[in-house]
Amino acid sequence: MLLENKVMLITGASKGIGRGIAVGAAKHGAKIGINYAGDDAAASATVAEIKAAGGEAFALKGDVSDPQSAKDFIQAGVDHFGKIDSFVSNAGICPFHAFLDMPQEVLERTLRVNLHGAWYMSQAAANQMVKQGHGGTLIAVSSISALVGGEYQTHYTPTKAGVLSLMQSTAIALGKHGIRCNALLPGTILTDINKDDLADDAKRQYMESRTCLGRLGQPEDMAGPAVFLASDLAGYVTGASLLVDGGLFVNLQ
Ligand SMILES: NC(=O)C1=CN([C@@H]2O[C@H](COP(=O)(O)OP(=O)(O)OC[C@H]3O[C@@H](n4cnc5c(N)ncnc54)[C@H](OP(=O)(O)O)[C@@H]3O)[C@@H](O)[C@H]2O)C=CC1
Ligand SMILES: C[C@H](O)[C@@H]1OC(=O)[C@H](O)[C@@H]1O
Repeated sequence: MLLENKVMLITGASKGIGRGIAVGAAKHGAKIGINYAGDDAAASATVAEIKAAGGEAFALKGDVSDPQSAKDFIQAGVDHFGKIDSFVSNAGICPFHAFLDMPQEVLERTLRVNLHGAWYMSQAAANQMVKQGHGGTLIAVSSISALVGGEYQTHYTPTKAGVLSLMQSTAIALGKHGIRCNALLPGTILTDINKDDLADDAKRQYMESRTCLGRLGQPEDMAGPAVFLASDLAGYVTGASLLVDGGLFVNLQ
């Protein structure tokens, strides 16, 4: 149990990677708070799964692009559990679209949710941790897409590079408060965000073949790396990024 007596809040955890991290961290003893945008049933199911396994959890709906949501989520964490030890900024969208005719609203919504949302949430969590006075950890779910591009992701990949950069700069700003800040860089993980894109069998098989391990990731694959970064095992790890991609990035030929 690496996270006993720790409180972890996670954005975008009704499903997908956020849910995988929430359930995995709860198995390691963390008390969990989840944020989500609109899928009440999925959020309730995540909370129920954690409680059924003997853990503690709550869910709060809120749009991460609204700065007030960050304040509300942090306050809810304090109200439920009295403190926050670890904050995972995970919520994100990736509406695949071509570059040349990108609607302005698709671009701006992607920036607001993925980058502004991570920024507001990380700042609110950090302020709470500084107030508590015993350090903490910020983790941002960036992406392999912070390092490489995507033809239909010209609005998305800059947000993932931005989130990686956010963790590097907050590591500097918050080290003096004992707050460690790190980024997780998933490769391709099978979730709703890419269900339509990977419905194309040829594309899915191609993406699988690009990994060294011969398979795409599952949300559960993200739990161990997140638990490690949140735990005292990673006590000297800050400003770092951890690729969790089954060897996709290194596999040039
Ligand atoms: N899947 C992949 O291959 C990869 C994903 N990532 C990143 O991982 C993160 C999670 O993605 P993934 O699990 O795949 O996606 P999913 O679509 O499976 O889950 C997205 C989650 O984010 C929530 N969400 C979406 N918009 C908002 C918002 N405005 N405010 C609050 N919550 C919101 C959703 O809530 P609700 O259910 O209520 O809609 C849901 O809980 C994203 O940041 C993504 O960029 C990075 C690399 C690879
Ligand atoms: C949504 C995509 O399948 C996924 O998102 C990322 O960040 C990865 O790079 C994949 O492209």
